[in-house]
Amino acid sequence: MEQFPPPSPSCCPPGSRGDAGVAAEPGSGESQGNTEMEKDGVVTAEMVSSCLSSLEHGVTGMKHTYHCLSFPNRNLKDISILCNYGHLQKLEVPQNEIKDLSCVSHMPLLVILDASRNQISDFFGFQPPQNLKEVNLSHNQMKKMKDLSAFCCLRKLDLGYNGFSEICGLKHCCMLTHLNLAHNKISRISGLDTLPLTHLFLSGNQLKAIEGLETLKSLQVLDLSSNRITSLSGLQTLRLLCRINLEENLISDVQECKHIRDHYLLRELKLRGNPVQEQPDYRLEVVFLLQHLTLLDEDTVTVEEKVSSVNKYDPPMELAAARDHMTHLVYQMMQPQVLYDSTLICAASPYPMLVLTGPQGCGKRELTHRLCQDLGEYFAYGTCHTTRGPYYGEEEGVDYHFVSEEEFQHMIHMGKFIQTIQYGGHMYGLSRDAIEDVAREGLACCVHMELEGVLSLKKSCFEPRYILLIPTQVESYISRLSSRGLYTPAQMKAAVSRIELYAATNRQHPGFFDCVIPTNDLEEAYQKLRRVMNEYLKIKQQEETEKNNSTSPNNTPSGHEPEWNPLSPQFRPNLDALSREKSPAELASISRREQHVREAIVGKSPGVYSQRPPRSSQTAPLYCLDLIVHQGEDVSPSALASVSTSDEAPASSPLSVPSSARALSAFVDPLDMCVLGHTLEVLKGQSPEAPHPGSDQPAADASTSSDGPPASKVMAVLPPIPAGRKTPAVPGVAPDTGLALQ
Ligand SMILES: Nc1ncnc2c1ncn2[C@@H]1O[C@H](COP(=O)(O)OP(=O)(O)OP(=O)(O)O)[C@@H](O)[C@H]1O
Repeated sequence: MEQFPPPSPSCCPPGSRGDAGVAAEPGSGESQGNTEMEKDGVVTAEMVSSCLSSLEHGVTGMKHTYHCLSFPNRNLKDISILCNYGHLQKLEVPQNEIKDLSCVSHMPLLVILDASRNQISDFFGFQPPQNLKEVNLSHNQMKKMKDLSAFCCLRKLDLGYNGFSEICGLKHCCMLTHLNLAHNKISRISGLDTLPLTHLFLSGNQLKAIEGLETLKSLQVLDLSSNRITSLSGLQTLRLLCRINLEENLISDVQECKHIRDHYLLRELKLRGNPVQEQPDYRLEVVFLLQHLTLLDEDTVTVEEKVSSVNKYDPPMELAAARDHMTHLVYQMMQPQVLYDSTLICAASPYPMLVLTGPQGCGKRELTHRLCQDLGEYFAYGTCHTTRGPYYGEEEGVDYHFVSEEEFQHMIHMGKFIQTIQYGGHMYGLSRDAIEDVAREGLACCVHMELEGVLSLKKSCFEPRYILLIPTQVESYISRLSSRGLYTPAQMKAAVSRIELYAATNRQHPGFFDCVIPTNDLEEAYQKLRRVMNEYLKIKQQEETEKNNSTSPNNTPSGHEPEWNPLSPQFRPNLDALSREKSPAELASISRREQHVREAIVGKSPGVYSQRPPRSSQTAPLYCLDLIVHQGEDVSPSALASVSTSDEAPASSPLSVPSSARALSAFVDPLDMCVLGHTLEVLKGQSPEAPHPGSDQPAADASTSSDGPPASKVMAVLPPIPAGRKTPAVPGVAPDTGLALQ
């Protein structure tokens, strides 16, 4: 922190003095005569002549005069002789015993005055030299400030270490940029609002609040250390601040930094000695709130710290999705029966799903329900869980499963979820059971969700079709939101701002959504959605075939409609069209990986855990865990430890995950890695013969009983998935916002 410079011992440059007859340096004490004279503290003409320097042209230009006089640390008491030196421009008499500065009244040309560390009690007790710019009166005995309007050229004023209890009299110092009032008895900041201050020092006073600074728009350096300040409120408007010292105060909440969050020039902040420092993650939180800092508490803020803090407190969507996926994957691994009992795992045929996504209230929920009703032969609504309370008219199990925060957490720990998000302060999650319920009926699951949910789901083994429903006319979207009467203006604003998020995702990631449908008119949107579904499911052709069949005399007897059964071989391929195309190599790879998982789950091949594939030191935890699951990597506790420690390497990009442990810890309820390690050890230690915990059958039976997944007995009811074809988006759907359609 920049300080006012301490009083210099001497301002006379050696050898600068014009009069070579006086040999002794000022203040050296070498001259016995001088020492004698200084005993009674009265300055004499001889002393003055020995301490003059800077011989320059006088004001008139007719003669030369000395401009500088310096008497530091000479026990001087009486400097009244200086009345005769009216040409002086710089007077330095620090560290003496001077009480009276009235001689300064006779120095009309004086520009710099240093009378620090004396015994002066009379505040500016002299007539104002017109050009006086810098005054240092620190370490004196002044108690009361008075009007300095006559000192209008003052630029730097140091009044530190006095006894002032109130700031006043500076109103007309319209050039004052540096003011030091540190170590006084000031309890309230006042009287500064008209000043063009750039540097203000008020440490060591009795301040409790930051006030009266709002108008100091030029302030760059502020020292408020050693006071009793509890809040940073009052600094919001000081956007040019680049250094703030708030050490030794009473700030206890990191969130106080929000008051200086938009100070883009802020580089240095000192908060040592405040209660806030004791908070865990204090530094990371401050770094997150003040991303422009380069020095916090005198320690350099590293790029790694900045990345970690963002990943922790506002992770990019991709990272949050990766973290979400990893969390559920790990919890599922701790509950192997979840996978074992699943009807959904199948190497060659991913379970068909449809996801409608878009900003809140865009109509996706209505469309999801309607589609499931109209195409009930194909789809059923996948009911998510939420911790928010039901709106009027919502029914348990129909729109959501409404659960408490604790229940939701419990479900996470039990590995129940495929994905979860936090939205609007509530948790939402799609459980494996919700999908299973639909799958057991032989139907495809249709769900609606926000973009973050899509990102997480895309990392899972599910491969739904994603339809983006997007409002392109903001006014009509807002009026639809407000007509619901459910949202606050802030919530509506947030929802509206997310339109661009969806649009940008669509623009920047071609193919991310399978289709985009504008939802300004819900009926129109639904018709488009139906057309897309008809195309995906080849319903038209089928209806025509049916029609032909019914009219053909060679076919079904008239009046006898063929029974509609989506699971019958006749209809299966239609539902399968929802799934994506896979190359034979991909299918073989999936099959291999799932075989490992199956074997691992039933304890058949512990060996697969022991082969650790090479991994870069910067591998993100998500990737590691993907390997664990898909390639049968070693997941012993030590391996997990290595996952978290290897991440300590500097993150390569802002999207990198610095630490898996940290990544998990930021989740709502962190996963206990020890528990995980233990569970996996148990799994690893199971002999191939040992019965699987979730099964009555011997594991050997289970592993040899089929080449299919553990639940392949149930899979029979699911339609096989042929090599599907990605159906292009509805042609002509071109939202007004310029969304790129695929
Ligand atoms: N499992 C999930 N994953 C991700 N997003 C979800 C999930 N379940 C619900 N959502 C989404 O969370 C948002 C908030 O849901 P909520 O039901 O509270 O909103 P809403 O006001 O009724 O709006 P909407 O009509 O879009 O559902 C919605 O956009 C919804 O689609």
